[in-house]
Amino acid sequence: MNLDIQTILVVLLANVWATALALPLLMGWQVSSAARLFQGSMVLQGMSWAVFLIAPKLHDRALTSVALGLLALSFAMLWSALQHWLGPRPGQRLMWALVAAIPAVYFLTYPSYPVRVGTSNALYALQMLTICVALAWPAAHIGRRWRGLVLASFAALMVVTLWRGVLGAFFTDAYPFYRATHPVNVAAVFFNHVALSLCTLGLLAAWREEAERELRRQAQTDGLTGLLNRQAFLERAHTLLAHAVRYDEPLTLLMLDIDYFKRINDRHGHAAGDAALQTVSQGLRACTRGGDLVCRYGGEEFCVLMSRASAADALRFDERLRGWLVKFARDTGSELIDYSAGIAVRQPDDHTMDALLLRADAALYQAKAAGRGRLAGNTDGEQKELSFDLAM
Ligand SMILES: Nc1nc2c(ncn2[C@@H]2O[C@H](COP(=O)(O)OP(=O)(O)OP(=O)(O)O)[C@@H](O)[C@H]2O)c(=O)[nH]1
Repeated sequence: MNLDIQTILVVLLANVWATALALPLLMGWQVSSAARLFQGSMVLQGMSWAVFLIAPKLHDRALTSVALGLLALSFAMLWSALQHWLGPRPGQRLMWALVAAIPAVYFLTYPSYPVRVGTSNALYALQMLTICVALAWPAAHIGRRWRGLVLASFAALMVVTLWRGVLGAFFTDAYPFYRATHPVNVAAVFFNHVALSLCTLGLLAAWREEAERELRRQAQTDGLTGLLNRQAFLERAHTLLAHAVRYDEPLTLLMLDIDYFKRINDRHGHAAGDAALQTVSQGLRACTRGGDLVCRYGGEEFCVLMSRASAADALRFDERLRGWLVKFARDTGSELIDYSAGIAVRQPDDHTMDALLLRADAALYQAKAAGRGRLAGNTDGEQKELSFDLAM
């Protein structure tokens, strides 16, 4: 194949820059950290190819070292984007050490062609391997397809890069220069073009998947407190109830409502009211066990559904939460937030959440009517003022 490598490199440069500029236009400026790292890595790659092309005409040793450093940094940014999308990946120190080592080693070994070509390509291949490992490392239910696409691109690039390094280090006569029309150079620019397109497609899919996850999260949570919203709570609560019925396990619902909340708003403003809601949700998070469902049911009302929990467990939870709020008020010097609560324990004929919610709501009303700042509930289907025996 008679290909003019210089021309293909210029086309690659145009392609990288077109992609780097198109990404923010397409994705917008308000994007997640991962998406921003992905966009940044493309810009760095464009800068690196531009410096590569002008290096021989100016100061080859220094400028090529800079170009190599920029490319290594662009790979490290891409790797960081993967961390954001997929969770912690192995090789963080290695990745950043390579960003420093690649240009430094190239600059220092510049006088020896076999050493500089061999080492720099070997170190790049190591960077690409780290990216491949990051993509292959388990990440539950996250984009198998786009990960496969990007992994295949980087694996191909890694093979070509290693091939180049081995030729440069051990078969120097057979490998003149990265701009020479040599099969390994043709393969390198070919794979760079293909990898650029496939990686861009793959990483756009990663970004879209992230946006979908975020939308799902927003649809399920309350914006102010970060707790589940009522709808998401009810959906999950039905599953917990069905499980409790199936295995005949205890299940207890606690509904709580902040006392005199309107007064907080009226006296200290809406922002203070919002802060009180956030404090209560913080306390709820701190005092519940893993597996319990906590939600902002509406306004200043919250629900906690405790699986495998009896009325006595709910009572202990209520004590923990009240203690937490007292400590919070003491530590921060703020006004104590008090609440009333009603509980309902699952009865054998409770097959939907409606019955439990009705009973917890009635008990909450009872607690308010009895003077607030207390817990009320029923354990046997009959409404009565709560006087739990902790030993039951
Ligand atoms: N700051 C703030 N206030 C809210 C929010 N949602 C509801 N509210 C206010 O909460 C107040 C609830 O008032 P009430 O239902 O009278 O309840 P309360 O003052 O706690 O009285 P009791 O429940 O009887 O003790 C209303 O003033 C609502 O405007 C919110 O997200 N933020």
